[in-house]
Amino acid sequence: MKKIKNICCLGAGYVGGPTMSVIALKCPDIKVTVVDLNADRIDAWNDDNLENLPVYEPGLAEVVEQARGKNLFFSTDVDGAIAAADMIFIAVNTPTKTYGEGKGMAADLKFVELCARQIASVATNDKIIVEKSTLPVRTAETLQTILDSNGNGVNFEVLSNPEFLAEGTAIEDLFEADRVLIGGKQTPSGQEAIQALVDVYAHWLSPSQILTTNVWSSELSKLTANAFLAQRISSINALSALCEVTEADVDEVAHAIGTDSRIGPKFLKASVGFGGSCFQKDILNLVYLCRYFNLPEVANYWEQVIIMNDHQKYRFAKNIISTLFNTVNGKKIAFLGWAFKKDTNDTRESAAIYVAEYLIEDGAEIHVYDPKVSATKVRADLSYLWELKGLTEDKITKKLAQVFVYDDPMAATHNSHAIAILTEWDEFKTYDWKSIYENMYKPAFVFDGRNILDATVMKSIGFQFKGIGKG
Ligand SMILES: NC(=O)c1ccc[n+]([C@@H]2O[C@H](COP(=O)([O-])OP(=O)(O)OC[C@H]3O[C@@H](n4cnc5c(N)ncnc54)[C@H](O)[C@@H]3O)[C@@H](O)[C@H]2O)c1
Ligand SMILES: O=c1ccn([C@@H]2O[C@H](COP(=O)(O)OP(=O)(O)O[C@H]3O[C@H](CO)[C@@H](O)[C@H](O)[C@H]3O)[C@@H](O)[C@H]2O)c(=O)[nH]1
Repeated sequence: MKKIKNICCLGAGYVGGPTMSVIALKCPDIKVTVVDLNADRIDAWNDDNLENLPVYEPGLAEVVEQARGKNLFFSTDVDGAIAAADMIFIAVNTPTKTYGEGKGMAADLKFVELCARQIASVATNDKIIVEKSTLPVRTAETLQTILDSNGNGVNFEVLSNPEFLAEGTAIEDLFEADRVLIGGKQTPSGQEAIQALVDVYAHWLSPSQILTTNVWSSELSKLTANAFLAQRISSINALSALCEVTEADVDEVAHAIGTDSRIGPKFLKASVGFGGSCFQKDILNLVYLCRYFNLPEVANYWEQVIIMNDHQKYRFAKNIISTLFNTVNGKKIAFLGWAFKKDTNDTRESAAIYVAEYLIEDGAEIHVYDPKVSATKVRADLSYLWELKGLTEDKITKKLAQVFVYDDPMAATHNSHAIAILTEWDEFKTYDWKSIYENMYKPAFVFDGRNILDATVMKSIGFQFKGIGKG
């Protein structure tokens, strides 16, 4: 049985970085090299000051500190790392296509394909290739075809090993995974490759936490897991709208249904809408696949999860405008939070971006504070959205003049007409809301897009307070 001694990971992002750091920590007998084309990112992973790591995750800096330089390395030498490895993880980005066939729906596999081509051209000995990126079902077939065209007699075994970590809890999720999933070919060499990867995870997980399946089930399970999780959020968010007009309380409803053990309590938190780099992208990809395989009813069913999520973001923004006497033109709206959830610096597809865009369109000034997101990032997020919509550089610059970013929440909220809570950062609950109230225009509005503040307390201070799904 092959024993893995040298692992390489292509992609040092939110998945490659934390996942490989944990593998290195838990498997001191394996050398792990994480490579990336982005030299700045690699420099940041190698920074002596652990506060400068490119990914913020609770517990990550401690893991990197223990393993880096011992058996964990970050490098831009992609060819060297590929050549030396017996097992190669592909953890590169697979965003929604922004061009051509499948634009706006299909996963863009160009980065994955480039990895396969590079591995094929560099490899001189047999290797196990592990799909860590989230991929459409049957991608392993494409990878195998590209790899096998290498023509120099190297044998490649392709495994699917999707990642289920959530940002903000990545280290916890990796240390104590509900399960890891490994899909491989049902051939002797396929089974041997599966076992080699099982042995890596067995350094710290029990056999009952390691599931093995065929490749296609593994690839499809990843998209399915995200579709089910996102569907729960869209379901409770859909009902939050009904709660608001019937005086039911969405948190009470969620608790009442979540105590049914068949439903369960998790992922029933009504919000301004889900964000993050995965849910929307993966469901769009699923919808695209269903249409591709001529299953329109199935495609339409899952697409509704996205439609409802877009509606929730829009509904939140529209509610701010209508409550502020039908216009936010020239008004200062403070945003507490820009990240797509707490405990991460990631802003991809954050609801904040879309709510801001809608309010800016109505003439609002947006004053943002997020404990982990920089001004550059906030501006880049909005610019990227407007570029995709085809706005000219001039127009973008004009709109960006309506955006202000602070590193102090008091400054962001000072003299504002309304505060919108976009991310559920714990620190927001500890603020001196009385003095924030005193420094705002009256009536002072708070729109709690995460239902983290106590409505009774906020109203007793004097705020006009609106939560999600509250009558
Ligand atoms: N972010 C998450 O929480 C999460 C969780 C589970 C699965 N996933 C999936 O994992 C994959 C990676 O996601 P991410 O969030 O880490 O993306 P990311 O954008 O943070 O990182 C991807 C990295 O790959 C690098 N890269 C691209 N092409 C490369 C190449 N040819 N060689 C070397 N490096 C290359 C990029 O420069 C980038 O740094 C995606 O498919 C995503 O759907 C993400
Ligand atoms: O009850 C809930 C739970 C989550 N959210 C929002 O949903 C989004 C996604 O949250 P979460 O799933 O916790 O974070 P991600 O990092 O996007 O993780 C998801 O996407 C990853 C990438 O595929 C998967 O690996 C994870 O298993 C899956 O949870 C965030 O905006 C959350 O605020 C809610 O609004 N209500």
